[in-house]
Amino acid sequence: MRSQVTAYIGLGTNLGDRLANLKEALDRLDARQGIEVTRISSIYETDPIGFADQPDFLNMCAELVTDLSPEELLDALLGVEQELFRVRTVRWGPRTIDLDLLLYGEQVFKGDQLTIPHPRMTERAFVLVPLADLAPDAVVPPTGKTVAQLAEELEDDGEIRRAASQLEWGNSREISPLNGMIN
Ligand SMILES: Nc1ncnc2c1ncn2[C@@H]1O[C@H](COP(=O)(O)OP(=O)(O)OP(=O)(O)O)[C@@H](O)[C@H]1O
Ligand SMILES: Nc1nc2c(c(=O)[nH]1)N=C(CO)CN2
Repeated sequence: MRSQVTAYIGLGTNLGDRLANLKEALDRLDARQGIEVTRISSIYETDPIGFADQPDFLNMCAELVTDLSPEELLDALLGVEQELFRVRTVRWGPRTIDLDLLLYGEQVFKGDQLTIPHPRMTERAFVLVPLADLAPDAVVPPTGKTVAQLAEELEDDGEIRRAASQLEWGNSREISPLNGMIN
């Protein structure tokens, strides 16, 4: 019997129907053997970081419970990216969906294809702000600091604002536009 681990992922999208991309990615992850999406953050509109000349992103984070290994979980993330027709053109360029493995329990992992915690998560408001919705007290190795502390300390140069529409997760799983739809 494999042990279950709580993991956190970051989701980002700035191409196509962004809200639908997020919902589709969550549905497909949740449908995969060995993965249950247990909680999701609010959705945030964010300025593109690192490659300014592209559309704004929608970013969010999700909590998973999984019995997959870190590498198996990464393969599942990359598989869902492919299913949503992610095309890798310019690094850090526009994409239908980007799924990053942020935390896998409290494990530190360094492999050829995978580094956990995600190596750039501590410098990104578009990761730390939604992650703080879910796990403000999670400690991010090797900083020894919590997600909330890291978010607080961040000098991120990107604008981040809570989006108008949110996804409901659980038995409803519907998009609930609070005021007008974004896509
Ligand atoms: N924690 C991780 N989560 C996701 N991918 C990772 C992780 N660590 C290493 N990778 C590797 O990064 C590769 C490139 O990822 P990708 O092209 O999506 O980069 P990006 O998301 O655009 O940039 P960034 O990695 O800065 O977020 C993936 O194919 C994967 O092998
Ligand atoms: N706002 C925002 N900027 C980014 C994002 C992202 O998800 N959101 N992802 C990147 C590469 O992973 C690079 N820049």
